Formats: sequence, C-alpha cells, structure tokens
Amino acid sequence: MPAKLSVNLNAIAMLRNRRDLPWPSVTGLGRLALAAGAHGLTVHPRPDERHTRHSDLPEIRALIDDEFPKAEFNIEGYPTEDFLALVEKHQPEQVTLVPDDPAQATSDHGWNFAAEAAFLNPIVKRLKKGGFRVSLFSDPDPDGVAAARDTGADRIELYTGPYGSCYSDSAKAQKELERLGKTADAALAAGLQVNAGHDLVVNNLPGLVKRIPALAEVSIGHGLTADALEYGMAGTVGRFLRACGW
Ligand SMILES: CC(=O)[C@@H](O)[C@H](O)COP(=O)(O)O
Ligand SMILES: NCC(=O)COP(=O)(O)O
Repeated sequence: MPAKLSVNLNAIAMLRNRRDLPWPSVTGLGRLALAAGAHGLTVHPRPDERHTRHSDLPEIRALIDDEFPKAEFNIEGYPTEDFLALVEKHQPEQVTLVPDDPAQATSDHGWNFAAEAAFLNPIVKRLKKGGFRVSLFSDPDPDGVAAARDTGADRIELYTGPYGSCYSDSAKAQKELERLGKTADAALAAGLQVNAGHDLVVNNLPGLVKRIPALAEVSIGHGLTADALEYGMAGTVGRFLRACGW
C-alpha cells in the first residue's frame, strides 16, 4: 500500500492568524482535504499558538469523528506537560514528538535518541499507556535507530528537510535520499514503522516513496498549502496522492 497522506494545517492556520477573523478556515480546509482523499490531518500547536491554536483542536477532532471516522488525527510537538495534556484531551490517533525549541521558526532536526533516552522513555510509556501511536521525529541517521526503538515508540518520522531543500541539485538530493533510505531500512529491520515529513512536494515525493516502499505516512503542510493556492485544495490533494502512488 502506498504511503498515507496526512495534511498539515499549520500553514493555513498561520495565514488565518494574520487577522482576527475566522478565515481561511482551518477546519474547513481540513474538511476539503479529507473529502479529496487525504488520510489524515496533522497539526503542530506551538506554545505561542502562532500556527494552529489550541482552540482548533476540538474542531478538528469533531470533524474527523463526525464526518471522516476512518481518517487519523496526528498531533506533533515538543512534549511539555502542557503539550501532553493537550494530547490527552483531544485524543489523536498518533502523537509525533519533535525536539523543537519554542523559539525555532520550524522543526529542523530529530531527537538524539541515545542522549535523550531518560527524558523520552517515560513520556513514550505514558502515551502508549494512553492508547496513542507514538512517532519520534528522527534525523536520517541509521545509527540512531536502535536507541529510537528502545524508547518503546511505534514509529519514527524521518526529517526530510535536507532532502526537500535540494530541489535544484539532483546529485545532492540523491545523496540525501540514500541517507533517508538507509535509515528507513534500519528502522524497519528494528521493527519500527516509518513516517516522513518536512518540505515534501509533488516533485520530490515519487523518489522518496520509490526508495522507501514501506513508508507508512507522509505529513505535508508548507508545500501542499503553496500548491493549494494555485490548484485549489481538492486538486492539490489529488496531485499529492498520485505522487505517493495512489
Ligand atoms: C515536525 C515537522 O517537521 C514540522 O514540519 C512541522 O510540524 C511543520 O510545521 P510548521 O509548518 O509549523 O513549521
Ligand atoms: N511532520 C511534517 C509536517 O507535518 C509538515 O511539514 P511541512 O510540509 O510543512 O514542511
């Protein structure tokens, strides 16, 4: 089965937040994405709420429960106590833990699994006990995979930013792709499932899904939202699904 597509709504929320007005509607665009065949919705609520706001979460949860019960809700973020409480309140199908500093413009690296094991292990345990699938944001580094598995997480999410930024240099992209591929091979061999995300677009998805045919899910926001301005949300979701191999 091709990789599932989870549409990240953060970029739409950031556009909405330019004004104190309810449009573009985060939930409304999420509805269009799911109606067009996306498999899930992702949000990355940061402490300053500059993207998705905490108040968006119950609406997205209700959208999925009431209209798209087969879709998944994925909440990403740095696991502070506030973040964990948010997750426990809104019950996403998947929680993706990201080592973001609140001041960071966007996520730009994965966990150092060995160094941060003592911090991550009890958090993963708590989330698993709560019934959540847990995914950990991961650099493309095959050597980090064993420690990722030892946290008890279900999946890693490969940070594809360096691959996505090679759009004008195909030799460099090939090198980044191979690092991602080797990390995925190691993770799958260790019993972890593999997601991927950051700066994925229609042009770089086919290479990624070809190198990692077992990829479980891609979460895509920035590039997909940029395309939605040009092609509309429904047409864009169709283009990204075809790029995934559906
Ligand atoms: C975890 C991750 O890669 C992120 O890409 C992130 O969730 C994107 O969100 P922003 O667009 O808000 O940076
Ligand atoms: N987990 C990555 C994600 O949700 C979206 O990242 P981007 O497509 O906005 O770079």
